[in-house]
Amino acid sequence: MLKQALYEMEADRTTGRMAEEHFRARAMTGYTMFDKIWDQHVIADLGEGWSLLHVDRHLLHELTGAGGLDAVSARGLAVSNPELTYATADHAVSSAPGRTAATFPVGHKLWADLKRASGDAGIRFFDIGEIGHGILHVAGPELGITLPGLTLVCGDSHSCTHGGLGALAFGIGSSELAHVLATQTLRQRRPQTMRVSFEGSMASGVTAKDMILHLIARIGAAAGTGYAIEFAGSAVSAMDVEARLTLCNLSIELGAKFGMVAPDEVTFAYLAGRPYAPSGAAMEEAIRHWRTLASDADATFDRIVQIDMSEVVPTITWGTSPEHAIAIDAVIPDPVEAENDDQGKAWRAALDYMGLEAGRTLVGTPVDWVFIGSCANSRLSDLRDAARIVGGRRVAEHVNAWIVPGSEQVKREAEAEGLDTVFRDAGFDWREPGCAMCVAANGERVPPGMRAVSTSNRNFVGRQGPGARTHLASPAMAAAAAVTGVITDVRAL
Ligand SMILES: CC(C)[C@H](C(=O)O)[C@@H](O)C(=O)O
Ligand code: SF4
Repeated sequence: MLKQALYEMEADRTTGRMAEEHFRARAMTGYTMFDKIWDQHVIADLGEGWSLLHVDRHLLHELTGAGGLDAVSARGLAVSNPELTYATADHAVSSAPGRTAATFPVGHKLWADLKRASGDAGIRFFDIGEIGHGILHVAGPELGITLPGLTLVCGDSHSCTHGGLGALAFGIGSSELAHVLATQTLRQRRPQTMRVSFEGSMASGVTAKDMILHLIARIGAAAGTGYAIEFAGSAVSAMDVEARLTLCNLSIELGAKFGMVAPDEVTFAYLAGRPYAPSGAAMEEAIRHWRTLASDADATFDRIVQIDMSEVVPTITWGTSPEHAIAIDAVIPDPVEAENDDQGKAWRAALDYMGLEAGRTLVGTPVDWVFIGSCANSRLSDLRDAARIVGGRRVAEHVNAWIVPGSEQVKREAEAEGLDTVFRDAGFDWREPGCAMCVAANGERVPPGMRAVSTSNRNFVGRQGPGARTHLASPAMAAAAAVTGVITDVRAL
């Protein structure tokens, strides 16, 4: 015990020293975007790399929101800034059309508790069926609650998604959540910085999802631990905001709490007219500030990764970690070729769980389920990508295929374009917004032993239900699997 405690103290000191050295090195060069935003939010320097930060936006969901609010009132405290906090129910709401309290009572209770606790605290709660309801990481950006240069936290690891708009956004735990509610501040340790540049243009069939899966496979699911990642390069500049949100969404699958893209004209155009974004003169002033946030040309990063876009093709996972990703036409790796024993063991276990053999491609593997949804890929552009593949085709006889729009707004916009008809005519289920089968917290599961192609971000053992076998891919690849009934190279359609 003592040894462990001493070890942790030493580790703390080392990281503190590293942070200080980093700070000194940085002082002599330009600033990264991350450092600029961080520094603008420091209320107090707590030493050894720790700071007390101001929190500009706080999002609550029903798994932990009511608990946090109740913890604050139990201590006789009030919510410090209810006007900076927004709540909705996403994880445990049923996605069944015509859902009622009886569809999933456990989720209904969580929804009711959060609604009550938010109301008591004066926090805006976006209720089911109104604009603003949906997966928090879809709704926040689309409402303009998420803005460049702000700190945003949420009791959810995929909060890094919001970095796609240039926010310093990250997931927090339950005790941190209560601290933020009570004080609107948070104690954090400054991470190191990493720049990942994607240079070149996207080849046919390639999306942001393929790029991030490719990156995770290339540098490993732990490579981002302790880092804030800035995604840059010509391929990222050329992306629309929704693709940038997808890219940043999977930062946590690299171990990085933060993923960001510098705000630019594309960002400003996206935000214009959003209900919670500034307007008029305030917007002009905000844009002037946002233009100063990009990393300086001479900024130094602790790690730099370059990806040449010519190496990125449609990508899919074969195993039980997002790093188990391969090019759609590559063969499943053989555990005997693993870098070390641990990796070999992990690969063997993954192949066993997934019911796959090394040495062949995934193409042609029969699938049972297709799930298009989640905060990784459930925005309008994702549904359009999928609809382009689906149009005029039918879902294979043996496949259950679901579309779960990320938010009420996405759902309404998709319906206005007739995308729901494209999907329904093909045999898809057109569902109500929420996390749904991404994490199965609402009881919607891929049955044991069944194989799913999913546009979500995690393929862990049991993630989509006990025994469920998940292949992560882009919406177009998922749509291709739905209509062919097998894992398919989308470029062949
Ligand atoms: C359940 C929730 C808190 C969790 C998270 O933190 O990410 C979930 O959203 C996930 O994707 O695994
Ligand atoms: S959609 Fe999935 S990954 Fe995103 S917040 Fe919900 S459960 Fe987590």
